[in-house]
Amino acid sequence: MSSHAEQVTPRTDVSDGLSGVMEPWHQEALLKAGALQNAIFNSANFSIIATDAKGVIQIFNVGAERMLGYAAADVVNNITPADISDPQEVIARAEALSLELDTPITPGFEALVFKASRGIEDIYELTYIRKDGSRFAAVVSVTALRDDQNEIIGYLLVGTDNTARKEIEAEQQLLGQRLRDHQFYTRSLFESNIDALMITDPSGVITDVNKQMEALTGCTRDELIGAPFKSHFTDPKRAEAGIKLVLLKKKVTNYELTARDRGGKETVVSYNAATLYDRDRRLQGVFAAARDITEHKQVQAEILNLALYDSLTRLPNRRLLNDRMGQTMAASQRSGRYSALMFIDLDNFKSLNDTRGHDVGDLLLIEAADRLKHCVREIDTVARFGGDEFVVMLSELSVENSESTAQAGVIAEKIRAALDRPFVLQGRQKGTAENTVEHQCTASIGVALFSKRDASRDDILKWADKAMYQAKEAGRNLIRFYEPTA
Ligand SMILES: Nc1nc2c(ncn2[C@@H]2O[C@H](COP(=O)(O)OP(=O)(O)OP(=O)(O)O)[C@@H](O)[C@H]2O)c(=O)[nH]1
Repeated sequence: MSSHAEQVTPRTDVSDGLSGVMEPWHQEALLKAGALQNAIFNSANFSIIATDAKGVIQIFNVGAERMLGYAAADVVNNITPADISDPQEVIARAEALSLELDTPITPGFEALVFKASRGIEDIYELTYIRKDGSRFAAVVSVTALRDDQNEIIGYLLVGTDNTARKEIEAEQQLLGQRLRDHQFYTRSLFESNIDALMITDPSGVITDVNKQMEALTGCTRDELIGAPFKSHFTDPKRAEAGIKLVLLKKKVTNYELTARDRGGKETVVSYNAATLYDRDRRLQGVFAAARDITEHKQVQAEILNLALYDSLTRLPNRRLLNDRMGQTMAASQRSGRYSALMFIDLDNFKSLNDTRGHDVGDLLLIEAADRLKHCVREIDTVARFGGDEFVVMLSELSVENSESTAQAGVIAEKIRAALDRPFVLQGRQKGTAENTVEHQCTASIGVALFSKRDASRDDILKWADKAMYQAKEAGRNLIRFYEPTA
């Protein structure tokens, strides 16, 4: 070719080399373009695979060689991109596209380029299989290559290695799963707890509950969350004070409250609670666990009842009397008022037991206790001392001895008269039918006045006992006052 001819017929095909006849700027531009094309085709960062219209690989760049482990010579004019793709994915893609586009698509190369062949932009994820059989995730962008008449002459598949992104995704998925597992575990712990659990914000508004808390209040989780904690208890002020105490002390144990469910059923609960913080140690609220102690309370009350009350008459026993005497003596000390202790022993009670039986005797003791209670004020104490002996303690009499003696005398006489009335008892002796027994019973009463700390409890009981014996000796059904000088 002459240099002249080259000058008049400049060529644009970079692959044919540059003509020495071009303008220098034009030559430079073409060189630049050629260098760029080479750089693209030799880039190791993405694979460029160009095929003919049937899918047979025509161009396989350096990136494709590096990513897939094949040399261009291995694949060019030899295989299609479907041969280096995961066959299962190719089948799945063909099925999905067939459904989506409502046309049968062959699970081969067609599945990889069908959309592009219809002019639809197509970027998808695909697993490529390397020459050594190992696999990697790729994102593939497909373009149909057309000639001047717009006829498809091939396809361009540009792929980037998606492994790193996939790994991050897998890691995120694992973290997400771990988080869900942890949340499930925490929830299980919360729900499987035998206590009614609750979390409130610092103002006492419920933010979470477990099933036991729903059962305790008779309200659903949705009803409880957002509601003030205090409104589910018989004493809302005490409930509110409980939350404040936790916030103040960070931890509160055995705080008793009575929950009331929406049906009105009450349950005595004991709360253990502590303040709750987030990861930055910012106060979130209060975590509280309530245990039903209704039964425990009942047992406690029964034990206390057995320990302090007489099982037959339900009157305070000697121990409780002793306690009350201590309180009355302390009150006397403060007020300067007298109190009185009466020792009451039924007269000839043994004969009733012997003639009518022990059960009838019991009935009389119960009735006698009832009559005694009706003779005194609320603040006074009627106790059973044992057998047929009762003790009545009158509190807060006068500050004057004589007036107190008169007041005690009036009550003692009231008691004597009350017990002097005939007892009508519905009795049943062993092996016999129920029968009504009428019994005339009297009592001997000894009275001792006391005030300040001039004597011990035992002393006072002895004084009253002594006076009672004087009444017995004097003929029974009588009242005698203890005379300190006597
Ligand atoms: N039914 C019944 N009898 C009891 C009970 N505890 C004690 N007794 C009986 O009460 C009687 C008490 O008798 P005493 O106070 O000693 O004698 P008494 O017949 O009342 O005669 P005086 O006290 O001297 O007037 C005894 O027979 C005891 O067995 C009880 O819980 N029930």
